[in-house]
Amino acid sequence: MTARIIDGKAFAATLRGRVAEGVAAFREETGRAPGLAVVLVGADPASDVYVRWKGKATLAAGMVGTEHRLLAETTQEALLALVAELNADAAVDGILVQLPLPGHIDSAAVIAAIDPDKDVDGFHVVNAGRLAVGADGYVPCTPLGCALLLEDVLGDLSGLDAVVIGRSNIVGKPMAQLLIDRNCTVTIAHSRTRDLAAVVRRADIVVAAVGRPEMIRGDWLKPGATVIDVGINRVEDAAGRRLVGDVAYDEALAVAGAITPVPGGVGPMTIAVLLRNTLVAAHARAGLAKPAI
Ligand SMILES: Nc1nc2c(c(=O)[nH]1)N[C@@H](CN(C=O)c1ccc(C(=O)N[C@@H](CCC(=O)O)C(=O)O)cc1)CN2
Ligand SMILES: [Mg+2]
Repeated sequence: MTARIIDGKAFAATLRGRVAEGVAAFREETGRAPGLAVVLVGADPASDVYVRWKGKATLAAGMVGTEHRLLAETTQEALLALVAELNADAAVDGILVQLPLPGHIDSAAVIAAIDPDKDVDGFHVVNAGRLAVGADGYVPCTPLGCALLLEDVLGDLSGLDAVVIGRSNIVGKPMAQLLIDRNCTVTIAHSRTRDLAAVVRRADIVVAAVGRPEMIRGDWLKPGATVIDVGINRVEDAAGRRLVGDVAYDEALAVAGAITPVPGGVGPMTIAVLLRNTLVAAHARAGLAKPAI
């Protein structure tokens, strides 16, 4: 068996196109474009790339994007002051503070300062709570992107066994919640899980978000399983410098039914969903019905 390769890049392009149509309709209705403010502290090279991609995607969708680039030495107080300014700015519908932040800044305090109704990353505890109780709110972009890919591949997920490997607030926990909401039977595995291979082998759906290069081996998978690889790990070995996921891709290809590649799988969905969340925020702030997107 050779797994179907899930083309996240193409799916994300389609989603960005739908958002652009939604933005055009929003502009027509309100006379203004949705606004997204992106804040980057420091010069981490990967974060710099992601922020540039977000800026480009925002403009391509017809939104207004503003970038706030602060020095790595910026104090928490100064960052909180900027967040307060953006909270109060009527032209800003969505606010995003790129993570990770430098070590001297308390990320939780910064996220807590963002107006939950502008929190298009879905990281604020209010939005985490809304997701936990099934209320309308903003869902973190990466897990929502994974859920959209899973529904595209499998249709109805009801009754399927899913394993999420990783329990972060940003991916693992919200991912599990989204799968529960879709009637999956969900196991959250983590670094203390005993016999992870046996746990993974039971799963129809495997979402790997551990941040360990190629940790999930092909022979751990149930034949035909759908594998969503959230990992983006930069490695250097005999094959040179390359990007690999948390799943041993070549091994998994021979066993899985479908799998996301790295790059070109989950990553592009993160930015497409961010645009979608921003459009939703703009509608809510303008008192309009939620767009069907
Ligand atoms: N405030 C946030 N910070 C971070 C988030 C986030 O959603 N909000 N997620 C990640 C970084 N990220 C977006 O911010 C992101 C990561 C990866 C990709 C992506 O498309 N990756 C490519 C490969 C890119 C490469 O070569 O490095 C892929 O997988 O195809 C997009 C966005 C952490 N911080
Ligand atoms: Mg910190």
